[in-house]
Amino acid sequence: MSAIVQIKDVRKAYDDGFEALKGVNLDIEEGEILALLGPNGAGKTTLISTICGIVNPTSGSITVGGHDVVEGYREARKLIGLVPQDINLQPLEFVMNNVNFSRGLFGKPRNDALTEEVLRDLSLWDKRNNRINELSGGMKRRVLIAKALIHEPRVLFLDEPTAGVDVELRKDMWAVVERLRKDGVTIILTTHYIEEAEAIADRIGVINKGEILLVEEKEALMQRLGRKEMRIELAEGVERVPGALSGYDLSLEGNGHTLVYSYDTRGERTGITSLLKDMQAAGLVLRDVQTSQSSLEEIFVSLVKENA
Ligand SMILES: Nc1ncnc2c1ncn2[C@@H]1O[C@H](COP(=O)(O)OP(=O)(O)OP(=O)(O)O)[C@@H](O)[C@H]1O
Repeated sequence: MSAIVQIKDVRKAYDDGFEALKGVNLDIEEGEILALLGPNGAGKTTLISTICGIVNPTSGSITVGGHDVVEGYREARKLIGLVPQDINLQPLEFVMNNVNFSRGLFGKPRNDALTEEVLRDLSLWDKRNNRINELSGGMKRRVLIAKALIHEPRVLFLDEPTAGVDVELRKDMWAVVERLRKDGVTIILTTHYIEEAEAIADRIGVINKGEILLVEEKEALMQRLGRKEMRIELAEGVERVPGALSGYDLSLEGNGHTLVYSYDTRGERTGITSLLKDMQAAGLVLRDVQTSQSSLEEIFVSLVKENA
């Protein structure tokens, strides 16, 4: 199967000389859902903008459905739906007109049945005759999604789709994504939320400082990201981890007063129950317990270090 999006050695230097993309290579397969994770300023929006033909790469090439995004802009752009991070809507336009207009931009005739389906899926049908400036922030975001879908794109880009949106919109959005997935639409989303990537992505790409650090099947990556730590404060300190507990991934901190247990949240069992039992049998008395999960930021730091 050939990739629907092919990115070859793409670099982007902005006018001020800042290099936001430093040689990105990436193939995106038709029908897959790829989540791009990266800290602020990593280059996610720049990468999406180059694929969508909004920003021209300084060098390298990108094709979508075999069309070069610069030379064959119109053909490539027809295949793409983009839900941008910023809300850029005409305040006085009516919702339905505005959505239909977006379809017209791609030379496609109006399709009332599709418009109704898209607006209903996004809970916007009741608002179809309202002006944009009469909508809440979340509803405006829904309109952006409707506008991106109305010309039936084969590749959909969602740039931080759920940053600051409520639970309802999040649920609606996942339902829409699920339906699009069934229709074979390729979806690329950027996000800061691991749970979001975990919920829907097939593959995860990590980008940092303009470079793709890795692209990996979600399952494999989540095994690594899913680690959690339990810190067990002991009533009385110990000099070393007792031999009876050597089967656990334990380390000792705080002058022997804190046992740190690392475990995999995705494993069938965390091992916590048996650890606590074995601790008791070994005569250890606990005073307090805390758990924490490595944040995405921490994961990036470790990935960046690994790649250094
Ligand atoms: N028009 C521009 N001119 C100069 N520099 C820019 C421009 N647009 C973006 N940049 C810089 O390029 C880098 C990447 O920005 P980009 O918006 O692609 O990051 P991002 O990964 O999407 O970040 P965020 O998660 O904060 O949205 C940043 O350092 C940013 O300041």
